[in-house]
Amino acid sequence: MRDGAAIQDQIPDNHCFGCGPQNDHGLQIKSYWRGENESVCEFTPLPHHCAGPTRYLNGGIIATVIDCHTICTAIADGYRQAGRDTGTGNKIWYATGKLEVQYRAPAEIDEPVELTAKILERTERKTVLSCELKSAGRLCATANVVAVRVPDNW
Ligand SMILES: CCCCCCCCCCCCCCCC(=O)SCCNC(=O)CCNC(=O)[C@H](O)C(C)(C)COP(=O)(O)OP(=O)(O)OC[C@H]1O[C@@H](n2cnc3c(N)ncnc32)[C@H](O)[C@@H]1OP(=O)(O)O
Repeated sequence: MRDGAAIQDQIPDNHCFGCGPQNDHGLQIKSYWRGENESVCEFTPLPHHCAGPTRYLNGGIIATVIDCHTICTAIADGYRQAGRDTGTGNKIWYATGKLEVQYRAPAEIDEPVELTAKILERTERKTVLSCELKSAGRLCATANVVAVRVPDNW
């Protein structure tokens, strides 16, 4: 179950490698709200996203999709807290201050990965999130992320 349009499709001018619709060479992940403080994302790896063994997903790609899913969630939450639809009015932008990933099991290259992010804490300046990544129903990575609000000129 997921709510509404993809968060990334509502954020303007995003060229990010992991989540920017404007980046033709990027991963172009899509995140969706699921309720008040939770969001979900499904990403299907391509064969060249592999680790050394071709059957497993590269750890940097795992970190990237977690990074982008959680930061886009923080951005959308920033708009929600401001009482605005995502992408409307003055831009709200967060950058990754901290990304701590624990790799618990390998993720299969030929299976979609499912991410669930939860907002744990928010202040004016930062949002703290946790994230789980599963492949074929198995928990493969968990992460803690600090998203820091940055100005337009960051
Ligand atoms: C506007 C135009 C947009 C157009 C386009 C839109 C695109 C929209 C989609 C983008 C989606 C991108 C998704 C991928 C996101 C990236 O990949 S961003 C790139 C990777 N990240 C970086 O390069 C960040 C580099 N670091 C920095 O710029 C600065 O250190 C930071 C992170 C902005 C923090 O700045 P700062 O001045 O140190 O912040 P500061 O006021 O000291 O701290 C604020 C709060 O954050 C906490 N904090 C800061 N750093 C940390 C840390 N490392 N660990 C823990 N807590 C921390 C502080 O403790 C503080 O907490 P409180 O004391 O308030 O409780």
